[in-house]
Amino acid sequence: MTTRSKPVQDAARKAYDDWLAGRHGPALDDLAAATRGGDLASASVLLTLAGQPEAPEGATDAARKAIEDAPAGAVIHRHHAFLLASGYGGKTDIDQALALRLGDAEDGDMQALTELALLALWAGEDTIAEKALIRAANEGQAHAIAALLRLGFQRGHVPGVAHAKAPALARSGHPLGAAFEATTADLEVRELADADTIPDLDETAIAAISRWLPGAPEETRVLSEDPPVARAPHFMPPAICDYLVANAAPHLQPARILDPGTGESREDPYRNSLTASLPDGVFDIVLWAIKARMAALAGCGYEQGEALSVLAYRPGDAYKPHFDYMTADDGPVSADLDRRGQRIATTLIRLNDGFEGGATVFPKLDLNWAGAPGEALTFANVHSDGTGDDRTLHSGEEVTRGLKLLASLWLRERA
Ligand SMILES: O=C(O)CCC(=O)C(=O)O
Ligand SMILES: [Fe+2]
Repeated sequence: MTTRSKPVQDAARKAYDDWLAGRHGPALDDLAAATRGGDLASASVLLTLAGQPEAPEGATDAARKAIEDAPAGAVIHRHHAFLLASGYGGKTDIDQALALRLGDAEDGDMQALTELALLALWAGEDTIAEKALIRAANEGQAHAIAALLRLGFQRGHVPGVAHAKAPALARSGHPLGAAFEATTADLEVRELADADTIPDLDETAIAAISRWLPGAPEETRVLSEDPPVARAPHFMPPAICDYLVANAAPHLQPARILDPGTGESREDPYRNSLTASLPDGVFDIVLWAIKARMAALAGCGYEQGEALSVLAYRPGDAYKPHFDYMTADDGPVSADLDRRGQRIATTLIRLNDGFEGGATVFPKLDLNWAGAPGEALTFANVHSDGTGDDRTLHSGEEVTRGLKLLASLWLRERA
């Protein structure tokens, strides 16, 4: 294995070095060739880089074609379904994305089954979702075990497979595994009632997910009319919050800013949380659905979103009062503003509980948002004429105990 995978890793690394040295076209060509040759590391880097503003025209189309030509396999199909759902490098086709993953699930791909089960859960197909999660958990799928445990904590009982596999989840390196294992012992074991009569996750369930996905109207509560601020109390099931956290965890690093004085990137005293910005190369249909629905809640399309971020605040961490709209600098920020327009809106999702402090506070609006796990907050950052609205000043208050996890999406005027 190691002798075969080493040159493959090297291909992605060499192309990335080329990219950093400004050789964008050749880097993408090499990554596309390696992707067609079946190199999975290159496929992921290709999708991430081809979507960057520095990439030459047509880069995303070329990247999508390379994925389509790559030898079929679990990882390539995971990417491919994301490309279809999001419209990356071509047309959006959500039904084709779902059908691709259903085919994979039927071929025994438990990651694909788990993705569909999580979407079914979100769409309200609870029992079909749970039955599918049990099947995937039986095969050892870590996200499925985690989702069953989360559902179990919510209602006080879990199916036997989730109880039995909680220690294995902790050992697998799943970021929530240790915490889950510690609290699982107290849960009653109860099997899914009448499992035989519950349909398998099939075309019918896929059709239900498809009807729901484009952005069913959310139940929202208006917190401020002008500027518009609203919360959506049951925006996302906690099991999907966990899935986002687990996928973001390997990408967490100290938040950085571009220093306006020196032009260099440095850690930021205004924002000492850890941040994971999810690159296109790690996306699947569940992560796509999270970002698409966060955008929809703000009245925007998926393509208006910047990178979907997960912020992790440890005790002492805070995000000091700031505006999310951007200020021109005659440098890189101005160039970005010319390209995509202003940051018109923000959507946040509370991803966990068990911490103290950490409220999102709008001092000029006398608003203080804590929210339960899965609750979203969305607000406009600009006036109706498109200029920055100073009343949207807000902060993430200091966390005094535990860990605060938050999803954050900034939305632009255009793709
Ligand atoms: O952490 C918070 O509560 C605020 C986060 C925030 O302001 C942002 O992501 O723009
Ligand atoms: Fe903010």
